[in-house]
Amino acid sequence: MTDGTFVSPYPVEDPQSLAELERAQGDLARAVGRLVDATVRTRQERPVLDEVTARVDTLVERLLEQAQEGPLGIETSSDGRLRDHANPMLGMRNPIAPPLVMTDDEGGVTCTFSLGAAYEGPPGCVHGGFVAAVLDQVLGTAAARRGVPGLTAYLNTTYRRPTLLGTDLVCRGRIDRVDGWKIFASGEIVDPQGEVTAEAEALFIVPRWAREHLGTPTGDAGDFAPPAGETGVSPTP
Ligand SMILES: CCCCCCCCCCCC(=O)SCCNC(=O)CCNC(=O)[C@H](O)C(C)(C)COP(=O)(O)OP(=O)(O)OC[C@H]1O[C@@H](n2cnc3c(N)ncnc32)[C@H](O)[C@@H]1OP(=O)(O)O
Repeated sequence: MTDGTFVSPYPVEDPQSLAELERAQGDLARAVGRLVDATVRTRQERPVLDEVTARVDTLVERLLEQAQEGPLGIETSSDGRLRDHANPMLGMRNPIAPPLVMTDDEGGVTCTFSLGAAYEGPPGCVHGGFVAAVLDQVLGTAAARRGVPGLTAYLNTTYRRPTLLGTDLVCRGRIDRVDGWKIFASGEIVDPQGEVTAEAEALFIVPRWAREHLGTPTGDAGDFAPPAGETGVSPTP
């Protein structure tokens, strides 16, 4: 969804304990992210691969001793803001999240990022699906920063040149136009030479179920006046 753009309507009982848990969850995700990268790149032989596989299987069982049945949805973080920790682009708990870290700028957001071997499409290049996913997330975050958390209705991506793995890339997203619950956004990914590798135009729409639950946007910070009788945002449709 967003990287903490929205204030949660639910109070946090023990923010300090939750912050410590979040730190541990983030550490695990980073460690597993290194495991994913190492799994892709290792040239170890069969005995070592068999040994590591057995150890990973044991660790998986340990984690699943206490695990949620289904997906995480949207949760309240220790800082009292809503986050989707499983988001594959920026989720703190997701090992494959690059992660994308957004900075506000005039009219939108900017994100610097770099993708490694696990994201390879054409040799040495970022897979086109991940290029689109980065644009989707950055443009979607720009829309959310406007105070309106929309779902992608369309994302028209143009691939201008290869987006290289292992390079420092910048993705910018901005709002071009807002029409009621529809937010039109555009953005691009730029390589270290300043060349645009891919660009996109997107429409984000606040879905009907969210319009009812969110109530009325009260400002650009993503604060909402809930409708009468509502206590907050439903985590799932
Ligand atoms: C707490 C929040 C969490 C929010 C959580 C945010 C998570 C963001 C995650 C990153 C982004 C994603 O990956 S999002 C995941 C990928 N996207 C999705 O799964 C979306 C799937 N599609 C949908 O759910 C739906 O089609 C919506 C929400 C896009 C629209 O449905 P709706 O809510 O019923 O809206 P509806 O009344 O039909 O349409 C509203 C207006 O938009 C127009 N419209 C509808 N679709 C289109 C379209 N494709 N192209 C042009 N225009 C369109 C209609 O003509 C209408 O215009 P008018 O008559 O008013 O003029």
